[in-house]
Amino acid sequence: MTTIKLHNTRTRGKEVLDPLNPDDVRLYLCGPTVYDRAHLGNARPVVVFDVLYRLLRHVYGTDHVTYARNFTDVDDKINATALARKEAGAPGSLEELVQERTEETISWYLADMAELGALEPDHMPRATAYIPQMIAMIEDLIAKGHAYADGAGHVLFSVKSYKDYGALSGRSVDDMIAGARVEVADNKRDPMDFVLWKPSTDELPGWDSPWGRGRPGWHIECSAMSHELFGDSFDIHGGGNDLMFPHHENEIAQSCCAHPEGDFARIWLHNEMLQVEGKKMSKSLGNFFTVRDLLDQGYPGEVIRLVFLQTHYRKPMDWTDKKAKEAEATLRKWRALTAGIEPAPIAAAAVIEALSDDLNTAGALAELHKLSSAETAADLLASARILGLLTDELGAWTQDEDHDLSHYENKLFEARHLAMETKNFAEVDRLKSTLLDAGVEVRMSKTGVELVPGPAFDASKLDAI
Ligand SMILES: Nc1ncnc2c1ncn2[C@@H]1O[C@H](COP(=O)(O)OP(=O)(O)OP(=O)(O)O)[C@@H](O)[C@H]1O
Ligand SMILES: [Zn+2]
Repeated sequence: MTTIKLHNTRTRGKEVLDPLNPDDVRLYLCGPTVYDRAHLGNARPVVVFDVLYRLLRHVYGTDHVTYARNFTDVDDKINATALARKEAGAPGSLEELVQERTEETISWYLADMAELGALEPDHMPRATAYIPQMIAMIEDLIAKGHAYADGAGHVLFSVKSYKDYGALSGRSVDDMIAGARVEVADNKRDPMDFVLWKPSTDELPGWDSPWGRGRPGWHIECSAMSHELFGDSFDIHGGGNDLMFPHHENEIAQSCCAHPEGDFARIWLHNEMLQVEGKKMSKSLGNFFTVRDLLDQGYPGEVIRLVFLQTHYRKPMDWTDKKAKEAEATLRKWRALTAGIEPAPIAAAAVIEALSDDLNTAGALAELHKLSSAETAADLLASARILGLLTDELGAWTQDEDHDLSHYENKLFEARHLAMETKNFAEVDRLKSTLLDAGVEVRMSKTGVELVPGPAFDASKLDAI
């Protein structure tokens, strides 16, 4: 069997994946807080972990991998969108407006990620469906001396009660306090203590609990949901490296204190950030564009996916138009080569080998380039599909290749006809240069004009004509 090696943040080295149960390899990824459209940065972990999911299914069998990715559907940011709608005169209660917002955001998210070729996880737990499990876990943490209620509706986790706190990121508690905005509050015994449960107003979503009507903190959601689905120990936990602290440190503290007999997650995999001019793309910095923006601008989802895969997941990356153009040309070439061809029965060993080495997607793509000839097209197709490329679902964008350019052919033909008489070729030159700029090859002969769209063809640039 193929050996998969992954970089484990917890041990800071590459490790052989040795599943607890090879008949059921379990992978959990922290999903989005559903208050707005996903930006391109949010899509990076989705594509990275989709490749891992596909690789695991290839190695262990389609029915022997379970992938869970949650939706955080209770949060201040979601409440804020509902409050804003209410103030703008929207009908319905605040709770209804919250639900409306989460439902629409989830449907956008699923549609956008499907366009990037991401398979749907086996489980997509919503936090609001696991409140009893969260309450039970919090009660257990209190009983075991790891958490305390403040008497005013809050429950806090006592960080000092867990000696390994900080082990994931390898930092001391003092360093972490210095590096993060840690809220000092009267109800905390220690500034590092974090919220497990907090009160809610009557209008906003809330649930009855031993501490009054309230709602869970963000971190307990993932601990409770992953435990419900996967038990005390599972194989891989993923997320962006912006979640390492505090979110993942807190998840570990909660889960390991509530279930000390288990390991919680064995391998922690973190993707680096998608950046804009050296800074993390993020909603709070406002330096973002959504996946839907790019799709609407005409970038096919498959092109976006290939751009992601060109950079190793542990390296920061930028989105550039140049990368997109190159990815598009590559995919057009590969799609033309593999059109009407059946994939080979198995993917190329070199591609699987690259992916098994800590998801070396760039290495896998280099192998695909080696396979891009007519003789090896069937291997190219089978291998590209392990990366979620050249699938039937993502192929529609190349089928609109039969662009009807006859209108422009006629226009150029007439302009040339006129220019022959007037000896003024300015209009002909203008048309030709616009066409060339749009990636169209111009073939002119005595009998007519033929326009052929090239790999960098960009129909939007023809609007200038
Ligand atoms: N710029 C980025 N590059 C890569 N991954 C990112 C980036 N920004 C967020 N993520 C990841 O996206 C996933 C969803 O995160 P979450 O819903 O917390 O983000 P958000 O609050 O919408 O975004 P932001 O971080 O912009 O406020 C997480 O796994 C997170 O690590
Ligand atoms: Zn999480």
